[in-house]
Amino acid sequence: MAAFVLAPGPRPAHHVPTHYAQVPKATPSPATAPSTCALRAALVGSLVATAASARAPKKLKTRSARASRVVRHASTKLDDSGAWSFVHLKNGDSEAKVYLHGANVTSFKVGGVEWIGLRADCKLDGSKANISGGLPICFPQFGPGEVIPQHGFARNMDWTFVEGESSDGKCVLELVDSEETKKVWPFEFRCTYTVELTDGELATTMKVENLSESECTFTTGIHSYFATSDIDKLGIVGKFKGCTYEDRTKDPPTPVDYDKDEIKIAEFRDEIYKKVWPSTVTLQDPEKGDLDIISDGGWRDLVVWNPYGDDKADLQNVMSIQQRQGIAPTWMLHQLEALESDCDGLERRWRQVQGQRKGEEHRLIQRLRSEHESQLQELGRLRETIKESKEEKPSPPSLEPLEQEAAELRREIEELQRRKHAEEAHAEEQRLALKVEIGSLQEQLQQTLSQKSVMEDVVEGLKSSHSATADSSREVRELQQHQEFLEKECVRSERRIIILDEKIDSLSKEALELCPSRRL
Ligand SMILES: O=P(O)(O)OC[C@H]1O[C@@H](O)[C@H](O)[C@@H](O)[C@@H]1O
Repeated sequence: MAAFVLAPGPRPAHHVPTHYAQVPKATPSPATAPSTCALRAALVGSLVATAASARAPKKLKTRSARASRVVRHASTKLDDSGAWSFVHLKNGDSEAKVYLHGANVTSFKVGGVEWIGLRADCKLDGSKANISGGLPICFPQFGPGEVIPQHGFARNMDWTFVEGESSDGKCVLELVDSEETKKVWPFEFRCTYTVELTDGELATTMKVENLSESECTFTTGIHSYFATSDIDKLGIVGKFKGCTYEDRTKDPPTPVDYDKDEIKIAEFRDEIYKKVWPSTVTLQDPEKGDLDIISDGGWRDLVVWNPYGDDKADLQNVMSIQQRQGIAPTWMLHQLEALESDCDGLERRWRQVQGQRKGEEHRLIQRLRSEHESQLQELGRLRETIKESKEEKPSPPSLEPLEQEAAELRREIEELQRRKHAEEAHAEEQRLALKVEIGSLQEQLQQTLSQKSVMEDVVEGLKSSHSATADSSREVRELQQHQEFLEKECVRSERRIIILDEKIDSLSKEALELCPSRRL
């Protein structure tokens, strides 16, 4: 693939026009000027548009016809009343508008007939990054990319109106590198876009100068939108037969040889006709007439893009024929070469790894097979063992530990029973002893009570004889003392009986707890 390369260094604008194939580094940079009428497109070259009114002859704008034309009432005026300024060009009954934003030609009218189309989603109030329609300049990249925006940054930027207002119906716009452009494209450059209106013709010339120290590469295109009266009836005629054609709506867009010299649009189209330019392509509009698009330098491929029936783009009567220099930039090529070389390396490595993998797979399979074999053998052995063990009688479990434990328990129970009996016997003994003691005390009490009664009788007798004799008083006192002594004895005995009763009760309870079945 050839690269579109510009050698470094600024070049004077008056250099000879060159078509934009590969430019050797040492050769002077080209500067182009429209050499004929009609649209002339070239990278570092020119694009000249020729319009024909409905009444004009079908094939028009020959070199001689243009040469004989007289320029009348030409003017170049800046209109900066809106959000985006534009230059209004006038020449005879032709007029054009060139917006500084994107250096975009948004209108080319001949005798009031408009040839340039704007999309329905086009905004001219600064609310969109670029103008959807007109003749947008795609630079420094035509297609989508990861760093540079889709169709490049040139259409999103304000260009400088360098030559100012005049009376020649021509304007020159310029775009140079800035911090912003260098963020996505590292080169210093100057783009000069010249738009010249003659009566019935629009010529645009785009020139790119590389101001960098190093070689720069780029791709570019003019994403031209044309207004038609009826897209279904439009004929696009040119030398297409035999060119390589790619339908980009197909995946993959397989290249084929195109077999006609006419293109009709009746459905969504996104297609490339390779190496059509430089040549002339004519739009044949049954109502408006013919428009010759003449590209005599630099541009290479023709792209037809029309989202037929797409309401959003509303391109029913606006179609895009683009001139592009669709060549991969050299840095991309270098990357591709590097990638291809990486690919070769990777393929070699892949084959090597595949070989290793197969060897390892083979070894692994062998190992797994042998492991499988030994596992099967082991399984067989285990099955045999299980079978054999199922056939054997199970040996009775040993009862010895249980028996020992039971004997121990029995001994403990016997000891407890022995102690219990001893306790019961002791309690019984005590109970009997106490019973005896109580009986004895009761007897003593009875005796004491009867003695007391006797003594009371005596006291009574003595009392009655008290007055009889004084001696008897002493006797009475002694008897009284004895009586008091007996009373005290009585009280002590009673207390003792109470204590013994309580003790008996307590022993009876203890005995009952030790032997509940037995009652005292
Ligand atoms: O809306 P944009 O960025 O101006 O692009 C219009 C169209 O331009 C075409 O060239 C592309 O193939 C389309 O994908 C794209 O939608």
